[in-house]
Amino acid sequence: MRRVTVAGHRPYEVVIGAGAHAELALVLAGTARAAVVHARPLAALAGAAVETLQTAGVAAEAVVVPDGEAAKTAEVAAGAWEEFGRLGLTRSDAVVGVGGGAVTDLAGFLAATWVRGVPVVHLPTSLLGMVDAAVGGKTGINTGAGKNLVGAFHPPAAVLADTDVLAGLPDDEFRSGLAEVVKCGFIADGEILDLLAADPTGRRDTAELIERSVQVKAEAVGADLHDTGVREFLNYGHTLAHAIERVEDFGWRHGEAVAVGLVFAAELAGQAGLLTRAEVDRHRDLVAAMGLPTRYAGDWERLQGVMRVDKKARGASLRFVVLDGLGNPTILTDPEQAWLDAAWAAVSEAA
Ligand SMILES: NC(=O)c1ccc[n+]([C@@H]2O[C@H](COP(=O)([O-])OP(=O)(O)OC[C@H]3O[C@@H](n4cnc5c(N)ncnc54)[C@H](O)[C@@H]3O)[C@@H](O)[C@H]2O)c1
Ligand SMILES: O=C(O)C(=O)C[C@@H](O)[C@H](O)[C@H](O)COP(=O)(O)O
Ligand SMILES: [Zn+2]
Repeated sequence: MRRVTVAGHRPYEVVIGAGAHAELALVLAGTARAAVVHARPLAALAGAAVETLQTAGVAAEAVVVPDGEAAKTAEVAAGAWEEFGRLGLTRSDAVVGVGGGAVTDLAGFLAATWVRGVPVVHLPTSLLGMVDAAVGGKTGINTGAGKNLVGAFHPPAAVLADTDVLAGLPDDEFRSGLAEVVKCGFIADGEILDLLAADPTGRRDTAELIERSVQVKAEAVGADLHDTGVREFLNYGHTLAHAIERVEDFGWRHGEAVAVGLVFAAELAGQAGLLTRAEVDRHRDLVAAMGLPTRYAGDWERLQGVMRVDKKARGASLRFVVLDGLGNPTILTDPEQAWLDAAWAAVSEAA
């Protein structure tokens, strides 16, 4: 089993490997009650978690929520809070999130808000959840104005990333997770880029790619849980990505939107003279080789408006994470309009 520790007020482990779910009973030993939040497609896995906990003496019950991005709404959260009340969940109890990033984002938010905070353990079932969403304590739901605009920082007590579960994950969802993996490669770990260049499917080195990505995330989160410094670099590619997701009514996969956002951010850095043409092309070529989108056609005026409600925005300023050379992220505030337009042209033409 591979283990990465995330530092902080209450440090926790991300356990990565085949059979990692077996550690659930150990992690929640002594807990009286647990609400296992999941969506229908992961019912069998969630059922197994409930059974494991019950066998260990924890009164566990499933709480079913909608699948995917439809889970991340105020209405769904309100319904789950009612369920928690019915179960009599108290501060010494726990929430378990079983599913992709959308369900663990919601489960984390429920745990952060119920009685002002109960522990949460995540069992991520998608690649994206394992490398990113379940780690780091960002929880939240969407609003009409944009992505993840309501939420709380609520680090999990543990994350069990069982790689056996990935066998059931559809290929396009696996690829979506690879976008966050390659993001980690560009901002901090060149070995990830080499591994993906050697096998753009990510299937040969999956466990190593997960461990390396979690390590990149753990370092940023351990130093800056509340997203006021180095953690912002994990948002590489996300300013445009979140706007695409909003404009597409959350119908695009997160990782696919991030893939386009990475190429856009690289083009922007190229315009600013921070990346060479070869480095910009390396972004596009690798993202394309992985089978992820590098282009997006849309309403540029509308996207720019939505980008202004990004959480990195400050007042009227637009802020982007860009690279000043591979592996060296920085913040670019209010880039010249001509640079933005040129970067947009590069991702939108012939889309
Ligand atoms: N909190 C964070 O730090 C953070 C980081 C990155 C992304 N996110 C969020 O994560 C979400 C995206 O997560 P995602 O890519 O996992 O998408 P998702 O949660 O929407 O899951 C995608 C689909 O895959 C299915 N699925 C998941 N695991 C499966 C499995 N093992 N077998 C079969 N089907 C499976 C789900 O049921 C769903 O239909 C977005 O909402 C994004 O904003 C959060
Ligand atoms: O954990 C972080 O910090 C990230 O930025 C990771 C992102 O991949 C993730 O999509 C996150 O949810 C985005 O955060 P947000 O604050 O921009 O909503
Ligand atoms: Zn992301």
